[in-house]
Amino acid sequence: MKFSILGAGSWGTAFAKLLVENGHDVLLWARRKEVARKINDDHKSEYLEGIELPVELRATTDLQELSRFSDLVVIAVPVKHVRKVLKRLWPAPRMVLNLSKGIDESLKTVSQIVQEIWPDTTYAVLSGPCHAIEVARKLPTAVVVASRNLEVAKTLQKAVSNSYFRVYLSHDVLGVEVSGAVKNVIAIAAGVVDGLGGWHNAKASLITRGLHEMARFGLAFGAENPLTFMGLAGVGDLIVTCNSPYSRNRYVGEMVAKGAELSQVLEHMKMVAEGVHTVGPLLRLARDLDVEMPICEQVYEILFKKKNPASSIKELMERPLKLESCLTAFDLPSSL
Ligand SMILES: NC(=O)C1=CN([C@@H]2O[C@H](COP(=O)(O)OP(=O)(O)OC[C@H]3O[C@@H](n4cnc5c(N)ncnc54)[C@H](O)[C@@H]3O)[C@@H](O)[C@H]2O)C=CC1
Ligand SMILES: O=C(CO)COP(=O)(O)O
Repeated sequence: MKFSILGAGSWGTAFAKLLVENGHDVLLWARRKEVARKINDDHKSEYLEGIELPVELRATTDLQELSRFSDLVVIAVPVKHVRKVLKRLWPAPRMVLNLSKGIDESLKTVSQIVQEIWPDTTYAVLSGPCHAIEVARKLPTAVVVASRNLEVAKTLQKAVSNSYFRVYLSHDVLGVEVSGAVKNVIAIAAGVVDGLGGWHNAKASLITRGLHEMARFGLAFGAENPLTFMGLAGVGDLIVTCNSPYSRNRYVGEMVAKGAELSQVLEHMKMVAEGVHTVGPLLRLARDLDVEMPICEQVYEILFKKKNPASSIKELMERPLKLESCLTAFDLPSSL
């Protein structure tokens, strides 16, 4: 198969490498000339240290060349730039496979942005615990591909899977997208706990209660299946992002809790921390849908209102006591 990949950051490049290793023809779009040159001439990327890229992998900075190359477009740019980049692509591709995780300022996930711009394009999303550097090192990884069109999802599953990358199928596009968006915000909260002192009990509780927030929001937003949140895109990605040393979202939380200014942390990071951009739109949606997201609220306060992180943890601990029930369908009667 032929794949046109938008975004030569860490994940777009690692995914391109995997596809070439699986025998596909791949063209990668980089925003910066130097990034494309390094891929084409040196077979290296500044985003994937120590990784040798396949000589067959080619990069371009020309979006029209990318459009002509294949009608199957992979999205791997930060979500806040997706709409603007897609609007520069012509003609509309036949199929999109999205790798990006977040909600943009128009309060939309990537499937909703694609649907708005290209209503006739078939959409699939790939998500799960998949730090780019580990995939580039060919370390065992399992993810899920979701599409409303299961035949398309099956074709992609076959094309992308290999001995170190195992792909499961799902029909629940919004459930998978919400999982990826919310886990980045919860990972910032987990980083805050790391920055305050690495409290293990607190972090496990945040991850678990964060999963509840993800599921509550996701079902109100239109996810099809509560079990999506118990899968690779949900709890799987939450575990890796909240705990791994590679997570940029976790890192932002840790630095801010240690007293750094958010603007300075972001300035010194070469890569994107999507949770920072998702938390505002996510909370606006949650308010519209009347869904409580206390952990995400505290992340917003810490990042954008300079709230003391220790006060945030205290406030979460002092919320009214209640049942642990998670999803409306499984709630006990309110009399209990
Ligand atoms: N890196 C990872 O391990 C994983 C990343 N993702 C998701 O993939 C998406 C892309 O992230 P990364 O590859 O990590 O990015 P990155 O942070 O490694 O690189 C930044 C990318 O964004 C592009 N970019 C920056 N400003 C832009 C603009 N104004 N217009 C267009 N493109 C611009 C850069 O050219 C580069 O391709 C994100 O949504 C992320 O959450 C998903 C799974 C794993
Ligand atoms: O989505 C990811 C791993 O699955 C990457 O997480 P970070 O963006 O926090 O590094």
